[in-house]
Amino acid sequence: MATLPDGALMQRAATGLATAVADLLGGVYGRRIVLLVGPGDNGGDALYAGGVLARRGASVEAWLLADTWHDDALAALRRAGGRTSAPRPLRAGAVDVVVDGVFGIGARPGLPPRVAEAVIPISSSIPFVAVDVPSGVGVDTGEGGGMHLRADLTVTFGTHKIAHLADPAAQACGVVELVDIGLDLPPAPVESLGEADVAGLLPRPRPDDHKYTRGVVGVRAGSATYPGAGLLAVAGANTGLAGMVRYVGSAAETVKQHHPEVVGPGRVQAWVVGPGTADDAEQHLAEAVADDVPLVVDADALGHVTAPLPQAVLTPHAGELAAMLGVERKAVEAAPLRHATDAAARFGCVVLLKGNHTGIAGERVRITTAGTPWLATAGAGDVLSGLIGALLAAGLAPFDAASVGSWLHGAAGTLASDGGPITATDLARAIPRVVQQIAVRHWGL
Ligand SMILES: NC(=O)C1=CN([C@@H]2O[C@H](COP(=O)(O)OP(=O)(O)OC[C@H]3O[C@@H](n4cnc5c(N)ncnc54)[C@H](O)[C@@H]3O)[C@@H](O)[C@H]2O)[C@@H](O)CC1
Ligand SMILES: Nc1ncnc2c1ncn2[C@@H]1O[C@H](COP(=O)(O)OP(=O)(O)O)[C@@H](O)[C@H]1O
Repeated sequence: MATLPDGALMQRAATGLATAVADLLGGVYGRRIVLLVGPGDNGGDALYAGGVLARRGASVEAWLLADTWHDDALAALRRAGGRTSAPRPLRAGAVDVVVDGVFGIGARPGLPPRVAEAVIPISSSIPFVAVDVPSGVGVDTGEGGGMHLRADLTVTFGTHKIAHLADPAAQACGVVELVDIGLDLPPAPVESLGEADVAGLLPRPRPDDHKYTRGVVGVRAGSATYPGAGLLAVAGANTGLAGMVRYVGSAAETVKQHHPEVVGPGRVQAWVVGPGTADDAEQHLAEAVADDVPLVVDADALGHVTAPLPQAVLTPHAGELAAMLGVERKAVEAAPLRHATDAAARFGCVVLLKGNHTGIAGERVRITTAGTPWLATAGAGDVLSGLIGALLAAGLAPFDAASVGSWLHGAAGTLASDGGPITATDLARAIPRVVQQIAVRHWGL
């Protein structure tokens, strides 16, 4: 890298950006492109890319939205036939694409008034392409902060940034395209598992295994009010990833009718405690903790966690985490990663905060991007807690069990949905199929 001539990385980034814009537009000649240009390298990338596109016959105008800009890049745009112009309202169809090169990875969250005034009168139906990140989002936190732009496509370089993975910023990025420009990168502060990572972590049955060596998971869930939550937590646990499932609770008869494989109380390697347990939650939690095995704590049991639980995975949604931390739900939703990390430190364990992109805070931070908004359906979280419990029983460490479980859950939701609505029961049924696909693709079975 040190041997690259000055500006070579920027040229590579600009070429990648121009290619992505051309792909989005389905062509370049005659297309009308507006560049929103800020003071730094992000604006430089946009200007150089604009030059590439202008040379291929696009009409490119740059709106200079700061008092300074990248001089060489602007000169390159002008040489290629591009021009500068003053911001103006843009109705639908007035231009083909707007490229957001206002702020990049070094910027603070929020937008100055001059940028906001230029962007507000642009029709929301004009596609936006962001350079590195939509301007204004919290690059290193994923937080929405104040005002920020939204993109249909975000083109980033070298590696994903936290804003591409963590909500709410991730939701402002649209589709994220990664362009390799030959950067020498430090280890990522946040990870996101892919299918191959999950294949490497998932426990595989060995020829000499029997049901007890594969791990027994116990489920304490359901009540007279919510027998269904007990059934669904069992459905997530009873997907073949552990050797056996035990159930303890007041829905035992219903559970046995639906899941004849499931047995009653006894020794377990991991507990799942909480879904639908209502008034029994505190006692169930105390009994599970007394067993001194790893455990998943969900739903009603979360309100009874008062001391650190080092072997636990806590699986709150934003409302439950807000209640645990004594803050407003909106505060958690605006900064999910920060609150999950705070809770992990406070309770001395892994905290998985459910949402569109689920964040897992423990020894490191992982974000699950697998899934579909069709998962926002009653009982989907109950299935997740059972699934993570099975992975704990099968021997995964809490951080891996939470992140692998979350990935499988998202992939099963996507598979079951196939673009349409699903129930939590459909979701649980799809989990073995996702594992089977992984086995075929990655284990050669
Ligand atoms: N079939 C069943 O028997 C089901 C039973 N369930 C049980 O129903 C009980 C109540 O669960 P709830 O999750 O509704 O909790 P609550 O009704 O206690 O909700 C707590 C707070 O969180 C907010 N909130 C609810 N869902 C949220 C979400 N997904 N994201 C962000 N904020 C959210 C609510 O506005 C509320 O302020 C639990 O015992 C749960 O396990 C649910 O799991 C759904 C299915
Ligand atoms: N908009 C969304 N996009 C993707 N996944 C979602 C979305 N909303 C919720 N989910 C997922 O669905 C599940 C819902 O769990 P939870 O809120 O506990 O519901 P319940 O208590 O009804 O089971 C979680 O795994 C969460 O990550």
